[in-house]
Amino acid sequence: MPPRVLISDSLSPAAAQIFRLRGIEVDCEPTLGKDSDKLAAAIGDYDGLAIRSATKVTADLLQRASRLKVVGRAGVGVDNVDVPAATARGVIVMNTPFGNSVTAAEHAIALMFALAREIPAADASTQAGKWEKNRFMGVEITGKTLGVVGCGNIGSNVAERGIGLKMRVIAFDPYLTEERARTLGVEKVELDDLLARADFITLHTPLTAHTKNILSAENIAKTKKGARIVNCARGGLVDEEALRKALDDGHIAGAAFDVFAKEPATENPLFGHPHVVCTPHLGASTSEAQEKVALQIAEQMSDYLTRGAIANAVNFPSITAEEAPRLKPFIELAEKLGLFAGQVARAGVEKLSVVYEGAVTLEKTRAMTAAAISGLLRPILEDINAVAAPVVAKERGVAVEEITREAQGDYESLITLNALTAQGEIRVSGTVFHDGKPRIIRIGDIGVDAEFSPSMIYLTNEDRPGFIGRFAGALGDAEVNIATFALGRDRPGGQAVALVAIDGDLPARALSKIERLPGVKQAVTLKFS
Ligand SMILES: NC(=O)c1ccc[n+]([C@@H]2O[C@H](COP(=O)([O-])OP(=O)(O)OC[C@H]3O[C@@H](n4cnc5c(N)ncnc54)[C@H](O)[C@@H]3O)[C@@H](O)[C@H]2O)c1
Ligand SMILES: O=C(O)CC[C@@H](O)C(=O)O
Repeated sequence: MPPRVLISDSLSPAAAQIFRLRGIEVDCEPTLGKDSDKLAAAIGDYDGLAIRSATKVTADLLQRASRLKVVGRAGVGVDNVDVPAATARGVIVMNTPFGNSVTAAEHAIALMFALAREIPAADASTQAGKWEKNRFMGVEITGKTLGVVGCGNIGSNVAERGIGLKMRVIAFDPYLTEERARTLGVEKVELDDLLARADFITLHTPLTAHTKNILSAENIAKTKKGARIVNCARGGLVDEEALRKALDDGHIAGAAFDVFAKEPATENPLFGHPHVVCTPHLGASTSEAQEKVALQIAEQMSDYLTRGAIANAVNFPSITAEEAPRLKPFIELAEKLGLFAGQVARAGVEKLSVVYEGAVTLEKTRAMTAAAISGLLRPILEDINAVAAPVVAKERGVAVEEITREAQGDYESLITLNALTAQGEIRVSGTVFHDGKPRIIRIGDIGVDAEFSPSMIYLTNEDRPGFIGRFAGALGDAEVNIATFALGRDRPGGQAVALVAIDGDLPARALSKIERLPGVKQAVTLKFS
């Protein structure tokens, strides 16, 4: 059955076209995102959900989304998606971080000009038949200081345009390196310095716990008298009540807002002030940007749904379409080693170390570690997948560490899992041969060579003559057919392990009979499907 995608917001038709070209069934319901009940009733039929900002992907919605694998946001901000809830359910959330950056930067610049020359008010007055030439006295922006708060994709586009307009550009962004600042031609400053010096302040950060009300009453009071403020990033970055007061007092000369603390903004403290310019969240609204983000999100979602490639996910490492086939067998290996450890463990795992050796260290080890954790937890949490696994492990107090080192043995690539439990350590290693099939090659210190089969028995026993005959007899009595048999031991007469692939399931009675065979220390049935 081909994957199915729902487009629940108004996206360029380019998106649906791409989905269809990529063999994906697509339903376009551009207003469904605004009706949470109808959306909740429909979402169970879809593998992918493509949205803009009207659809709210809440934990409740996700609970109804039993098939959902990916939410694609045609835009930057994913604040309308409950990302932790999506992650906990194993749903990838991806966005298009660059598709609308130029368009949003142009809107910020347009708002700055609108403020500097009072264009909206002058337009309204002129079209009302008044010729109020003396009412509107603007300011030049040339030679003025532009303070950019948040110098990422959009902020740096704004900075470059500000420099092009002969402004002096200063930027506050704790993550902006001095080198990047130099390349851009901006001066990196602290926030207080920016507030004190900027004639125009333009905000370009996401809304986070650190940036909420970054322009608080206190910080607005630190701005230069006569400063003008542009917010084309997110509502909530500015204390709107405090800004209104500063506008009324004349401390702030003007404000241009595209985004508001509450959207849709039908009323707002800033509305009605003569020096306020507002647009209804139009920062990304150009035909070019909408075409780009729709194309990009449809490509990214299709790549994930059809090839397992992950780009621009906010809750999982990226895996390119080229990497995906190379990584796939190692992800499968890591997951199966995790499944082995999870099924063999007799007590809860407290710590998992995943050790990568050789060529595999050059691949996306985080994705493999996530798969290993998901395998480890699957015996107790059936539905878990690699997206949710790292978070679930953290919640359950399982410490996870990842170690990479050069190849130390005969294998080009080796993955070893050490799972520490209150009852000891389970150590298992595996590799992928050129046939692309993952296999176990060591358990503890004992070498074996076994492919994974859907149904297996893992035995640890004393290496004694006659044991294998008795074991095979027990299986024969239960009418269980052996498919393959892999043996290993530390020394003659020492500790031995066996990994036995069988056809079908091992009845419980046969397992207890095997457990009672002389010399058996542990017998565990394993599932690897
Ligand atoms: N109005 C619109 O329609 C529209 C369109 C596109 C994007 N946006 C919004 O614009 C904002 C910026 O988008 P972007 O693509 O440039 O994102 P980005 O991730 O490329 O850049 C954000 C920058 O903010 C910086 N930052 C983070 N925390 C900070 C802090 N506490 N103080 C200062 N800087 C901080 C980051 O280091 C980063 O450089 C986002 O909120 C996005 O949702 C709005
Ligand atoms: O989709 C939109 O119109 C707004 C998008 C914008 O807020 C974003 O974060 O990309």
